[in-house]
Amino acid sequence: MTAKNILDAASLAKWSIDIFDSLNEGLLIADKDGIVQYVNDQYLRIIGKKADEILFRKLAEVRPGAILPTVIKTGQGMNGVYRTDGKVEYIVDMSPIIVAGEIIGGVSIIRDITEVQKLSAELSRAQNRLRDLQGTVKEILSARYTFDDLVYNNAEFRACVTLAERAAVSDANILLQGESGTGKELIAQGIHNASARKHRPFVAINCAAVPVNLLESELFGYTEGAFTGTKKGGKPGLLHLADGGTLFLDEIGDMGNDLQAKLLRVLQEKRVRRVGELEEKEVDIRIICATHQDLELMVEKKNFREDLYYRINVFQINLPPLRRRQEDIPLLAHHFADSRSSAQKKVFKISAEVEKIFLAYDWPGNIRELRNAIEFACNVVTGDEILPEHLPRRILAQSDLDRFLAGGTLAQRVKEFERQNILQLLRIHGDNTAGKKKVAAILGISIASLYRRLQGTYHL
Ligand SMILES: Nc1ncnc2c1ncn2[C@@H]1O[C@H](COP(=O)(O)OP(=O)(O)OP(=O)(O)O)[C@@H](O)[C@H]1O
Repeated sequence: MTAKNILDAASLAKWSIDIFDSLNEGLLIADKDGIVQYVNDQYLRIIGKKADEILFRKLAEVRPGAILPTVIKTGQGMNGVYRTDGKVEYIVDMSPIIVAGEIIGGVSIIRDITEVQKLSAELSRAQNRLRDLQGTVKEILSARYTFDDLVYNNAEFRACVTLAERAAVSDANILLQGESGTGKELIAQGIHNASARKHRPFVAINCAAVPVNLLESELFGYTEGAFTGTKKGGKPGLLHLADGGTLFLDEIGDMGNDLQAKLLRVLQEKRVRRVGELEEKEVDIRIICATHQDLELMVEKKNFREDLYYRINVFQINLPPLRRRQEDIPLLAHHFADSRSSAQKKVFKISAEVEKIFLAYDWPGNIRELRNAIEFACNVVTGDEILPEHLPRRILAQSDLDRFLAGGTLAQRVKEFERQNILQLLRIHGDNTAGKKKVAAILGISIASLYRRLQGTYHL
């Protein structure tokens, strides 16, 4: 027996009203003339009216713009109609009430979405904030490299690593000097990872890459409205984000004078204040600075603050350029070729000729240039051996120039020129018997003469 059967009509009506009253949605029932016969408390709460302002009145009069009278007239229900009433926003579903094929009224169910809207606005604000933070966090690198990743044999570089290891266990600020691409950031990461701060953030910023007017807000952050164009909720500075960890300030020589003074204050007071904020926050940061410039000279010329120079220069490590690390050139070249081999799942070998060119080259871009040269060659080479012609033009041009300058007498130069021409043709036609025959024919010489010219054993 169902519940329907045990209730009499009066009980059932009462029970229905109790159910309507306890709904979370607002409910309004109108008769076929559009007169409101029932409205629950939720409905009244959502639209902000009292029962006697609505009940037993013509809906079209008390709620101008109401659609329910049309639904009752046409018998066509409507769902998801968006309506606003003052500050309240709600969604309405309307249906005609049809009994025995006849429309006897209509029902309207409303759901307050103001709260939903508020939450969704809140959500989109939070999402924007997250995006901002992600932008900032991009600069936070969990330092990947350790001292074990350094490839070297050179004594001068070894002394630098030893000093870096000592500096790592102290908590002093460090200044790394060296030409671009000599491994300053790698050493900075190594120091961080060998220090007690290794589980805290390693935050890196290149002072030369950020426009001068933005560098302050990147480092110190700002509060919302601190200046025009601030982001909602403001922005934390890298000095806050590096709290407990290491801040790597690359190209410190490019930092403007005003900012140098502010950084000095942070180092002295160990407190940071966001732009536009009154309150200061305590921070605990180790600073590692790097520069390719001669900071001491800059201090002499008054282009860098002397007091800041002494603060950041507790440990000074001067990384040698690659051309002063001759024995490391082949070592690093093979190391980078091996890395490409594992990345491309293909073996790359460096020819003896290329090694010679590398040793003769002066590497103005240092290790970064060497790594790029190997990557370039690995992309160009079709076989597995990297030959001179696979190298970037810049390196080849210098090696050609060196050869030209050291080329000897006219006879020696002519012989070398002939040899290079023959080698080039053999690369094209094949360095085998058939290729040699073809090249000899093209040059109009005998095959024996071709061999002699290749070996340089002939007289001009
Ligand atoms: N000793 C080393 N062993 C292996 N790779 C190295 C070594 N030193 C540097 N590298 C590689 O050389 C490249 C340049 O190094 P890094 O970015 O540390 O130089 P940098 O001196 O900080 O350059 P810049 O001054 O231009 O920022 C990186 O790819 C790094 O991995």
